[in-house]
Amino acid sequence: MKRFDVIIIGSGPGGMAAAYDLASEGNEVAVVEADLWGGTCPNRGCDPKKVLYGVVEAKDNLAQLQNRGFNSVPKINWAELMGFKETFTKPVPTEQKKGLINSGIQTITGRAVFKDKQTILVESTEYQADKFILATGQRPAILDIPGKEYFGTSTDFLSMKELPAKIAFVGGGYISLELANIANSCGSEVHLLHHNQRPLKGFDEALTSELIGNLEQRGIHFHFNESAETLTKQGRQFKVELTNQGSLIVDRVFCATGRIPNLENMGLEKIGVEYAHKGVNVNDHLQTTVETIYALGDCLQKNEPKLTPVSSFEGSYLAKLFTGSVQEAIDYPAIPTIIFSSPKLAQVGLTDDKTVANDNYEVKELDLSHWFTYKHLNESLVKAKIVSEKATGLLVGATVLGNEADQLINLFTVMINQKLAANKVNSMIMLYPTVASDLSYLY
Ligand SMILES: Cc1cc2nc3c(=O)[nH]c(=O)nc-3n(C[C@H](O)[C@H](O)[C@H](O)COP(=O)(O)OP(=O)(O)OC[C@H]3O[C@@H](n4cnc5c(N)ncnc54)[C@H](O)[C@@H]3O)c2cc1C
Ligand SMILES: NC(=O)c1ccc[n+]([C@@H]2O[C@H](COP(=O)([O-])OP(=O)(O)OC[C@H]3O[C@@H](n4cnc5c(N)ncnc54)[C@H](O)[C@@H]3O)[C@@H](O)[C@H]2O)c1
Repeated sequence: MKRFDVIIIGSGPGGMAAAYDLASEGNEVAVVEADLWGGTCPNRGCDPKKVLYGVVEAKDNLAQLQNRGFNSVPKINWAELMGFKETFTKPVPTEQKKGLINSGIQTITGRAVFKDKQTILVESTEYQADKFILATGQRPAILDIPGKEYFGTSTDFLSMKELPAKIAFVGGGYISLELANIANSCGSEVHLLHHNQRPLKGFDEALTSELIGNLEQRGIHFHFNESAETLTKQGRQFKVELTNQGSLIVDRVFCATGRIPNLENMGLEKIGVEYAHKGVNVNDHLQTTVETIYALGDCLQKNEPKLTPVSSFEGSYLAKLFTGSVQEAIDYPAIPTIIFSSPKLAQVGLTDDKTVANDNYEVKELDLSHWFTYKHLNESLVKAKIVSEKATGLLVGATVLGNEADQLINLFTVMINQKLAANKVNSMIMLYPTVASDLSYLY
């Protein structure tokens, strides 16, 4: 039986980062994958979503410039758009697997189950390693209600051949907001059910309300304090009985009420790896309750957001830890997050209510819609909330709502992580007129 230095279970962005970094340091590495090589992000997550969103963004930009150079808003052709998306997703599994093989990493296809602390079984073949990394990611959680078999998931949405005329999304998080916006922009009637009045809980409440207001104006129907009680099939459509009042008849219903870590039926209990509903328990070195088994990415129980760059960061950290170039606990920088909607909502750093209410911090609320950067594109909804520390003047957090929120928040992320004071930023010459040339006026 072949014994490896490290076996990584899961080939998503986290597992891949660890595998490449460990192999480049001369380790014997194997990666096990049960489904599509490359994991969630490039196959059924960030990348296909961003291809669809790219077309929505282009349409939004044209719509803003009506009678300012454009006289009509083009319609999105869903079938063509899905064809374009497939040019990205189709080659992913083959290319991702080939990349590993070309780097001398052994690829093992199948589902890994632990036999003992040193051995996994994949389709009845045994493999051993000195260390293991669990990088198994998450899958969509499906509400346990009568008719739950009729729910579609984000994976189904991202591979729909035809765009349904009428869609309901259950849940008010990242996935529902982003996919509802895409469907609405492509021409569907969209309903979104959220079980309380506070969707996107981790984002600034006032700017989230502004976003919801804008999406409502664009035609998305929000049903707050509502969820799905039962689903029944009615011919080719579905009836969604709402928990409080009434029902909806729609062509597709998608459940996006959160995601569950892939940890069950892997023999983890038997070997002493502890995990809970939200993920596997690890210490500040990403070590599980079994000394030689580590974990990373979306399958962790953690406070950091479950995102692609966070998984990759953890994969690279583990490679450094295993090769001895780092001994310290993992130290996360400020992590930016974004909703790719119309417009974008993004944030980084300290933006919570407690910080905002704390006298040590200054909070600036800005309406940027009249600034040249946005006005020349006739963008009407651009707002920012910027938090700085009074004593040092350093930026500590920011939320931005607007089409350029991604660019601005990335710049703020650099400033926060590098502790760049305003005078340092002002001492640089930036391209004008761009988002970056506004920096010195923002705080
Ligand atoms: C619709 C959608 C949109 C998203 N958009 C963004 C975005 O815009 N930006 C962003 O940063 N993040 C986004 N995310 C989140 C991002 O995709 C994840 O954070 C990221 O993929 C996590 O990487 P990972 O390596 O931890 O796990 P994953 O990418 O989920 O990979 C885990 C892999 O492990 C495999 N596996 C599981 N169990 C076993 C087993 N027992 N044996 C062998 N293999 C196994 C799985 O098949 C899977 O391939 C999105 C997610 C979704 C669903
Ligand atoms: N742009 C991005 O970075 C991006 C995009 C998509 C997904 N993701 C990742 O995927 C994860 C999962 O996304 P998600 O949207 O499924 O989960 P989520 O946790 O972000 O949101 C789920 C929402 O559903 C609500 N909900 C729970 N039960 C409900 C019920 N019975 N009825 C109605 N609403 C209910 C929750 O209150 C919550 O607001 C994200 O947390 C993120 O890690 C990231």
